[in-house]
Amino acid sequence: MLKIQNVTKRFGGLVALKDVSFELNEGEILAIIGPNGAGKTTLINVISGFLQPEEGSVIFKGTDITSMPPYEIRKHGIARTFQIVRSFPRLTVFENVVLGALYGGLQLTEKEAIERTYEALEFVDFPAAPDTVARDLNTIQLKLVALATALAGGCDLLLLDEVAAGLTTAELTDVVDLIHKLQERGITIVLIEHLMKLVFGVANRIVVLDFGEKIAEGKPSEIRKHPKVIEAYLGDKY
Ligand SMILES: Nc1ncnc2c1ncn2[C@@H]1O[C@H](COP(=O)(O)OP(=O)(O)OP(=O)(O)O)[C@@H](O)[C@H]1O
Repeated sequence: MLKIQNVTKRFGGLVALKDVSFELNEGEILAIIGPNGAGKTTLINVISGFLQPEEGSVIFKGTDITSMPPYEIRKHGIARTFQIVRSFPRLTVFENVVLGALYGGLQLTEKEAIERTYEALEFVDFPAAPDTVARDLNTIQLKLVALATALAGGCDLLLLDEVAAGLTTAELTDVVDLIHKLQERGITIVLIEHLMKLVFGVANRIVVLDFGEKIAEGKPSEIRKHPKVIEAYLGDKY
């Protein structure tokens, strides 16, 4: 579904991604892990068009999306969430999500956008009234709005940047259930995560970055015992 081919991204003299290649299969959950500064968010930014790589290409369903702007990539069915959750703080939950529906990957009429908004809020089991103003939401509610926004606009590939950060243990359980529910709905997921409990609980495959380089790729059971990954990131506690 997605092919990352020899991607290199530099910030001045710093090589944030160095010749990174891997493939993503339709329907799977792929986790990208690695130490702070390894290049995980940079990779998500490259896939979603927020950054252009100096070398290499990103192919989505056979189309080269490398030089496309984010809004065009969104229209191809790739949605993302951010490490620091963003919303329009003065708009209501409903208004935030309906904007996602109207400007996502589908050409929706107003009526369809409204229907998809309610359906997406129901899917994520949004716990507050849709007319709640976004600035009054807590962390988990903001994350659910971001997920509903992605869903309402239609997405085949969802990129989740540290979705677990700032959540309580109970909220985390709900998010894990939701990630499984998204997969059952047919959505392919790439997640960046530091919380290994979540990674090993949901990922079908894992790519490991260290100083911008891919040092390992494989099933969770393989990654757990991979010597390079243990040395660079996991230590001996997993
Ligand atoms: N816009 C930028 N300008 C300059 N350097 C940047 C920029 N964005 C990222 N970097 C640098 O690139 C490297 C990779 O950063 P990135 O945010 O992708 O890492 P990460 O693996 O997501 O880290 P974390 O787990 O801490 O979020 C880091 O050294 C970072 O300081």
